[in-house]
Amino acid sequence: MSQWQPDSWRSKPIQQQPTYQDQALLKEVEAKLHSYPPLVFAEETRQLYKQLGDVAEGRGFLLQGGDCAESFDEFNAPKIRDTFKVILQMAIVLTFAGKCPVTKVARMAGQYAKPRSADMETINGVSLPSYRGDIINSFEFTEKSRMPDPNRMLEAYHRGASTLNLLRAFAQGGLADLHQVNRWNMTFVENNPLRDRYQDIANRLQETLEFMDVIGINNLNNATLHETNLFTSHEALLLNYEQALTRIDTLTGKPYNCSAHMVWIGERTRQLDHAHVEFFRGIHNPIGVKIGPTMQEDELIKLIDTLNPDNSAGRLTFITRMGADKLEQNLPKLLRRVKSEGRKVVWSSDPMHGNTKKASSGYKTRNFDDILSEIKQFFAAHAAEGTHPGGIHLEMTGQHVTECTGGAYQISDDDLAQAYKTQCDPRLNADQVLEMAFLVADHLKSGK
Ligand SMILES: O=C[C@H](O)[C@H](O)COP(=O)(O)O
Ligand SMILES: C=C(OP(=O)(O)O)C(=O)O
Repeated sequence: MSQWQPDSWRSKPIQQQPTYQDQALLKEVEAKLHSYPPLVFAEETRQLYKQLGDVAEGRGFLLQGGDCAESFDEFNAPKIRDTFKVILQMAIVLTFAGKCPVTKVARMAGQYAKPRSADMETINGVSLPSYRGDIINSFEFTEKSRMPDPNRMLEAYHRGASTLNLLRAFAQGGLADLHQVNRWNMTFVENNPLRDRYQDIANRLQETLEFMDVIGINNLNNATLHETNLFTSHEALLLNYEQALTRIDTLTGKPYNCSAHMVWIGERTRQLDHAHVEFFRGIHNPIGVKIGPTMQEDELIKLIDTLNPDNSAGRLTFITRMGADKLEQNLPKLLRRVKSEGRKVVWSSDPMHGNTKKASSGYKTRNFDDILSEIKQFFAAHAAEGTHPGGIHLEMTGQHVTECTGGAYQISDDDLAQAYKTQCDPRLNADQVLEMAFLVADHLKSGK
């Protein structure tokens, strides 16, 4: 294998990239980004690596979720706060009801680039380049907006930095204190049909905290009770941006992609001899790869050979997104082969991307039951193969959108128009996410 460099991906074939007209401007932006401070510190990514190592060994669960595509327009504190809250709330359900330590990774602070099925979008006979995420072009359907603009990378960097800043403040500045979480949880789920079930967990948590107060554990200024760790992640699709934020860590002398703690390769760009695999093999972050139903056993092993040659637990997460109707046929053989070769990976389920449909009302949607069916089959396949169902990866929001059908509120095709806000794929809303958390917790518990 030839020597890796931060830019060695540039000599490989690459897919799903924008064509920038102004190459001089592109170079200028890349140089500017390269001179900016990193967004995350390599040591933090090593903490996540370690936690994921535990998950790979069967001692934890990965909860990864957030927007399909973060949007420059909907960039505000309440939105960031609500997604933060819903992730924490899910984590509490999974930890208490599922009795399992949970590693929380947000699809936030950089989830700005989208691979698309088609290069062009046609509306009323007019064809323009597809929207590829706010880091590349704008959602508005005009020629000017759809033109890829390198300056948007700088914008994404600054928004990512502000988002991360607020997430860190929430995580360490009191909002994530378990005493607090317990208080805001109840108002947050007030109208949720699962309120009683949630109340039960909240009561148990309250009792535990009171007990710890009585015996003096809470006085020990235990950070576990007052703070949380929330890591960031995104699909590292736009390699110009990712390379510009790749730095040599001063402590270890190794290259880290400091745009996020964890980055993943999408289903459409995971070809073995292409640019994304080349870039990812050299960075030392924990990484993910999306795995769709066409993946074959030999190819998967080659991917592991390239991306995790040392078989280090925590380095590699396979995020399977098969589709509820294809999982049974395609996942078990992959689990079997990886297990038989003793390869250490985290298996996580993305039940969203294989279950996208067009609603009768014309909206792109996903049905709650299909999503749940994929998750159930994921757990069943792992139980049958004796492997660890290590996590879930959801497109979700803390807002009350109507983008996915079904769930306890029975959102129908006709309801979708009420609050359909996503710029790309449909997300589970706050209620649907909580419902999902309880169902996943039941599976986690029964698997013990
Ligand atoms: O999030 C994933 C992809 O970007 C998305 O599913 C692509 O959507 P499209 O098929 O509408 O291009
Ligand atoms: C594009 C995505 O998924 P996939 O690569 O699995 O289609 C995504 O998670 O945003």
